[in-house]
Amino acid sequence: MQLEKSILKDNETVEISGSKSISNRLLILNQLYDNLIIENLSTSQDTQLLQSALESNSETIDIHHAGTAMRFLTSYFAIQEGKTKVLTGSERMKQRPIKFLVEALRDLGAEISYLENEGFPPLKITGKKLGKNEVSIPAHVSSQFISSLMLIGAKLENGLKINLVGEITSRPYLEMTLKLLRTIGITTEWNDQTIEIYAGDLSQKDPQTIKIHTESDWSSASYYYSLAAIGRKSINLKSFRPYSLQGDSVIKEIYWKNFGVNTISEGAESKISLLTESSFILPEKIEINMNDCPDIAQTLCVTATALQIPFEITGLSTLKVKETDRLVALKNELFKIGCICDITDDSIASVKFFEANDHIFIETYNDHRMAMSFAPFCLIKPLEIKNSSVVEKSYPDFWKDFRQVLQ
Ligand SMILES: O=C(O)C1=C[C@@H](OP(=O)(O)O)[C@@H](O)[C@H](O)C1
Ligand SMILES: C=C(OP(=O)(O)O)C(=O)O
Repeated sequence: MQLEKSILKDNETVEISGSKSISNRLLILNQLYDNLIIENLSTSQDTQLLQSALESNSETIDIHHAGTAMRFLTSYFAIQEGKTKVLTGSERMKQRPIKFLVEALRDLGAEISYLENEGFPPLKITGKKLGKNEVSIPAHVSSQFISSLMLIGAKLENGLKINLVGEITSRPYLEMTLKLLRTIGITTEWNDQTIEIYAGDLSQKDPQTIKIHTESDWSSASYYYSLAAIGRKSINLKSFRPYSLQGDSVIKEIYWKNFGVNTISEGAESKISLLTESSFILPEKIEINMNDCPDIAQTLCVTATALQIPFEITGLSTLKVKETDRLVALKNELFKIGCICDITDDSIASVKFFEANDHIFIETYNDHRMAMSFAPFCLIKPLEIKNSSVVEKSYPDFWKDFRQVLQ
């Protein structure tokens, strides 16, 4: 995708589809309880893959590179009594960890085996009734493991008590799961390092259907915050609410504090306006821990580089095991747009900015967020984005919407 050097239009409106994370949770819950009408479902490929997987009768399910789908289906299939499934994915998925989830499910009585490498997909899962109701799981590798257990918890005979061991990563995603469970009528408790999901077969107890309007995707919205911050103009986004279940809605605070992008909510249409303060004085340095919102770290790195604000982002240990090693990918590609960075196992910091050359060619490493986070740099210089269709994973309409806000 060739992006000319562009100017941001002022006050253009974009509508992004429903949150991928919320949609994927709701699809699993609806499959378990059959009591939901889901509105504004995400159009992401990950959500479509999960939906097809849930509808499929095939023994082998290929989930490609959809991490939440892989992790959520592992628990879901583990409790489908009498059914055997092979759950596989892309080459990258076969390198993304799943061991702690498999071990937790096995502790509960599940029958799961590895078909290639120990600790990684593909998995062979033979659905069974899980007899136990308490399990411990390390919480620092992926919150998706824990959400996966939480989603099936109320279906176990005696519910599920999950003891979280060690540091908890991506915490807001656990809060999202908890809140959605409560919305559909499941009783939950979270005290310190213990999450309890109480048993309850809602489909028998309360057959009433619940209509849920999925709020739009805040991780996708982050690219418009970046555009507004770099282009110093306003953008409107539809279908967002001031109080969100998504941890990535913290982008509002991050971009207000560091870039003067003010988010104004207009209740009636669930519209938000990103108004950029022209008199805002940019900070001398950005220091932030993004353990709660790892998916918007790439967005922030590119905005800060475009505005040449030194940055130091910590709390990023999970970036190594996402669609690519995002820390390495960021270091390589930020260099091309004029930023030398230092990375560690869980952080990235700018060391020096310099004038990038005029032929910028961004590699995307099969990572949708590499493509989308670097795109706003076209407000500074023209750039070419390799394999631009990777955006489909979370935001298939990205290029159409992105071009709409550019002159
Ligand atoms: O539960 C979810 O919907 C997600 C949790 C996060 O993953 P980790 O918990 O692995 O960091 C996030 O990065 C991912 O995009 C979506
Ligand atoms: C990490 C992501 O997704 P997943 O883990 O679900 O593949 C993401 O969307 O940035």
